Amino acid sequence: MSAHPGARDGEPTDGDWTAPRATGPLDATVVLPGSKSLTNRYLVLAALASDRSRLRAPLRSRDTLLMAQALRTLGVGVDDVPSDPADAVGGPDWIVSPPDALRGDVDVHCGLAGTVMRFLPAVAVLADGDVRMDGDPQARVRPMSPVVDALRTLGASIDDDGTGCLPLTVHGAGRMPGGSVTMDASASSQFVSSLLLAGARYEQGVTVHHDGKPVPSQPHILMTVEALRDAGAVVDDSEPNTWRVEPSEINALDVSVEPDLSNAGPFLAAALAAGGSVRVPGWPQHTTQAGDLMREILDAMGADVRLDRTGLTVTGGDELVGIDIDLHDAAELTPTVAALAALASTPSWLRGVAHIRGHETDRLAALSAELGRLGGDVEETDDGLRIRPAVLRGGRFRTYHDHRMATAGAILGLRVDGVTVEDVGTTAKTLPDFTGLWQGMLDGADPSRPVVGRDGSRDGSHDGTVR
Ligand SMILES: O=C(O)C1=C[C@@H](OP(=O)(O)O)[C@@H](O)[C@H](O)C1
Ligand SMILES: C=C(OP(=O)(O)O)C(=O)O
Repeated sequence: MSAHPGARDGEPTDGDWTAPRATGPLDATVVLPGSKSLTNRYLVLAALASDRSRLRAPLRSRDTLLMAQALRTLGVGVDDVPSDPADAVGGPDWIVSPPDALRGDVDVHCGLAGTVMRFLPAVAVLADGDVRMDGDPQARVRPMSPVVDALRTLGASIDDDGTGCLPLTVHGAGRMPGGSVTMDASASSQFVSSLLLAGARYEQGVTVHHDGKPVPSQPHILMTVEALRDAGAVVDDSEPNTWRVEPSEINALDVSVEPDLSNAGPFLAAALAAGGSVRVPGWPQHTTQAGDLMREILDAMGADVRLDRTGLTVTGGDELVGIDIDLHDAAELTPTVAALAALASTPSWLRGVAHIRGHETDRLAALSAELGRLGGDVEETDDGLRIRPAVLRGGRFRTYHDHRMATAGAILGLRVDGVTVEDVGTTAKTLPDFTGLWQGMLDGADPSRPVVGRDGSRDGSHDGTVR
């Protein structure tokens, strides 16, 4: 990593990273740590369970360590124990020991983690006293009010500063009536997941009705429902936009966390950007992770994609073409797909993701600005991006505290000289040692063979239409 202390805004600063160019087609196997979304769901359910749980190969990254620490603050035991060798990817397992009662009069730090700031208020209402929640400065603008208002309707007392965002204080009463609530979850599926995850522990359970524009990232709600069912909860999701969790105990879990498929995205995209093959072992045959959509996306953009019992292999060829896709269900993939689209030889249209303006940063504005800074031809629409072929140049790719902006910059750097990624350490939000894994992937490149589109040029042969 190159450091340039003392530089001004727009100049390289400490934490900048020169994204490595691919020196030839890739030939790499990348072992990805566990899923953020699964790890944080299992942690919450285990904290509310009737007995000790074991999480095998959990993700240890900023978002999940914040969740673990928040739960410890509430009196939950989250302890390392040696893992089975077969599960060793994430280091030791976690044993989660729920307390008799969740502790109040505590402070919880959410960082910039949507899963922590949205899931924990629904747990905190069960604590014996106040739970004060805050996060990074950027977290204070992420939408929260639908979940806060819903919890109030269900019987909770919560103070916020009137903005409907962090910071807030949940006045835990040691119990929660629960019942039925209508909310607008069009800004985040996490609002629904939050209420469902804790709802079995509410006296009347919980019924959530969504009323508003379509709920984004729906696979994440199915992930919540499946995790609840794995823990013995009774969930009815048979009606569109309505979810019911019956009041019940939550059973202890013994679960292996799948690899994070959204974090796999940039590595798989690298095979298409640089040519050659990237394998991700342990890719699940059945999953609720939205990142599984990468298989379809990479295939449509020109890759050969093969899933078998050993994992997923993506092979890039001569072709990297644009894509026309509604990413509403897999919104967190947008930065990865946008980076590939900027390298493609035909135009792309990414749509249906207006709500990602409320992710770690306004991702549509950030992608448009940063791809544009490198010479990309990008048009920001209300709910997406139109990206047309252009010759890219090097420059500083700003990341806005957004891990997926940083990994998008890394993809571009494979094919474009002189791309510097600002604050690459932000990738630790969901992926420890991103730069080490990335370099490891590139070390398998074959320098005797050319990288696809090595000079960063475009063939100019597209007809201007979006596929
Ligand atoms: O519940 C979860 O684990 C997540 C839900 C999604 O949030 P949105 O519904 O806000 O997109 C996703 O983008 C985020 O990365 C993780
Ligand atoms: C949107 C994301 O995160 P969060 O869980 O903080 O919402 C993401 O990881 O892309």
